[in-house]
Amino acid sequence: MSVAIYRCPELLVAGRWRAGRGEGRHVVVDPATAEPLGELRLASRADLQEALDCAGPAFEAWKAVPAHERCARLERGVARLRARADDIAALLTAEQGKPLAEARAECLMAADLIKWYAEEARRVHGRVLPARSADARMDVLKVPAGPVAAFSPWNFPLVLSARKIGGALAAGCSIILKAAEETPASVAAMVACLAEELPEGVLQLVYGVPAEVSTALIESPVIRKLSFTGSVPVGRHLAQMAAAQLKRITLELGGHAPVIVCEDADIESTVALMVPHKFRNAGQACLAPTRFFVARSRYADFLEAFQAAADDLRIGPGDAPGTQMGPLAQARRLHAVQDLVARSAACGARVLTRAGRVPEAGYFAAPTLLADVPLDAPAMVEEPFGPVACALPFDSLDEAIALANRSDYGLAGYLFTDSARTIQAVSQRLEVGSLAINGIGVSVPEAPFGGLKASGWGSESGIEGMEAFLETRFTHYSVPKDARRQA
Ligand SMILES: NC(=O)C1=CN([C@@H]2O[C@H](COP(=O)(O)OP(=O)(O)OC[C@H]3O[C@@H](n4cnc5c(N)ncnc54)[C@H](O)[C@@H]3O)[C@@H](O)[C@H]2O)C=CC1
Ligand SMILES: O=Cc1ccc(S(=O)(=O)O)cc1
Repeated sequence: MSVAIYRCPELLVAGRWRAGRGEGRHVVVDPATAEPLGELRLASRADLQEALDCAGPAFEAWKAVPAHERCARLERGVARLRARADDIAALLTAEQGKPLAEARAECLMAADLIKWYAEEARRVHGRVLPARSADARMDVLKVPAGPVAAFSPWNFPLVLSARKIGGALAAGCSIILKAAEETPASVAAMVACLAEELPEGVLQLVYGVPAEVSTALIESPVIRKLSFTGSVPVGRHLAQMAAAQLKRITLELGGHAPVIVCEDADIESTVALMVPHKFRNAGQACLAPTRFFVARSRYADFLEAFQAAADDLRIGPGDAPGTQMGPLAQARRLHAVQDLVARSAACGARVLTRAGRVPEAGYFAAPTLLADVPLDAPAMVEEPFGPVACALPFDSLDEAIALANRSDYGLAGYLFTDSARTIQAVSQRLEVGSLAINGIGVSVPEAPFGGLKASGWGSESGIEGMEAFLETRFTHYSVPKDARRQA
């Protein structure tokens, strides 16, 4: 994208778009060229305090808006988001690097997520329990949790922000979102679509020094609920801060998804599904299929087909026609991926990749398959968060399941087989929050998405995702004697 049409956004605080007043600036870079796109002015402590001062009254006002009206307002915002999908996709590609078609699909997925939450707002309900006496009433109510602080990352800035914004607003909460400084303009454009329909301060957007922002928001008594998507170390740190404040936190911390390819799987169609899914967003996805465990009799065929399909991918700038895989989002990701491959090769992994095929400028890495990867090699243990897949053969289903579960992560998993017995065994024993069988559908708006083990706490999307922004309240109502007499 031309630098001329990219503009770093301002913060949205107390209903006004204005530049951050902090001293810090973040230089936003085009990952396809490594050239700067603009300078983002970061929030000061006073900016954050202003957002916090507004979030409490905004919450009181928003929770009083009937659910049908909340739904209607969100749906109007979603319509605007859909109408602006092309413009927002261009911003996303410029600052994040993913191909335009993926950026547009992400924008529409974000719209779908918010639309689903908006509809769900009308279905939040409590229950009436049988009272223990005739003159009493016992109600269980679902009430919005309060002002939310949410932190979203740079890999899927729209989708991963939409999960938090949609759930919070539909539940009746106000929200202060700190989105990633690396990808600020696409999220600001989405927020602008929604904020037009909302009372002042219900949805606020800040950018800042991440640790300063999270400390200020988490420690403020105004904030009642937290939600974070990002790395395990940062998630652990925020969880500790949340615990000190006794605040609820939802954490989505990534994965290292296993793929079990059984003897009866069709290798051609498995590879046709897995290669685009693996290399979507240059592999920078928490649900990316990464550790391929393949029945030994099919292993050689699998390696050959996977490598051929990966080598065929057209790599280039996200806005170039026909690009199928863009650059990594930052220089630090490129270095991390190169380092992971080198360390894994040093441990004995075979590196299968077509060298010398990526553009020289920018943060491009070639799609890489690591074969025969030793179990203690770094790529088997660490989330690559890049275009790197590992493969290893297995001899029995028990072995495949044990290999798959040999990870601290437990987010998404994939299985390819036609056997009902295998499907049942893997469904019961694979330690993942989301399992796709003969497909890739681990994340849809109406289903919960969340991880086991180090992959996080709680779920986003689905009714479980909505629940995360609600509190449960019990009311035991004894009808006063006077009122009983009047009745
Ligand atoms: N689950 C997911 O979708 C994501 C997972 N990751 C994981 O993190 C790894 C490293 O990515 P980096 O961006 O270099 O990691 P990082 O750990 O520095 O940052 C991850 C995210 O957390 C935010 N962050 C950092 N410190 C924070 C703080 N004190 N308070 C609030 N937010 C804070 C950052 O702005 C970023 O969006 C990736 O390789 C991947 O494994 C990263 C982004 C998204
Ligand atoms: O990185 C996490 C992630 C990425 C993409 C999606 S979705 O497929 O667009 O829903 C979900 C989670």
